[in-house]
Amino acid sequence: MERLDEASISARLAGLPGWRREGDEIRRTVTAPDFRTAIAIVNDVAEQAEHLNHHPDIDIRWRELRLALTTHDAGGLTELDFRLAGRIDAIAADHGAAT
Ligand SMILES: C[C@H](O)[C@H](O)[C@H]1CNC2=NC(N)=NC(=O)C2=N1
Repeated sequence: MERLDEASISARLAGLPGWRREGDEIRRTVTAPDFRTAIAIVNDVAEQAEHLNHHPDIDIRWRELRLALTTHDAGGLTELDFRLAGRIDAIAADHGAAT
């Protein structure tokens, strides 16, 4: 998996309004209705991460999840980060979470 160039990163970010760029990462905060739901989201994200063999950093703060994606193997952002970001958005929406 190759690093994306700046134009590709910008184009993909434009399609993911909940996510922001921080250096070599993209980040999103997900606010779940409650703690149990936050953990259910983490479990669903874990399933997708295993499918893609691509794993987010997740910081759990009560019902708020801070997720960060990058591809260490490539030294930057790749298509996989954006694919996983899209799946995380779908999971969060399924669980009634807010940005
Ligand atoms: C060997 C295995 O493919 C790598 O360790 C994978 C696993 N999951 C990963 N996840 C993420 N987010 N970045 C990586 O570079 C990465 N590398």
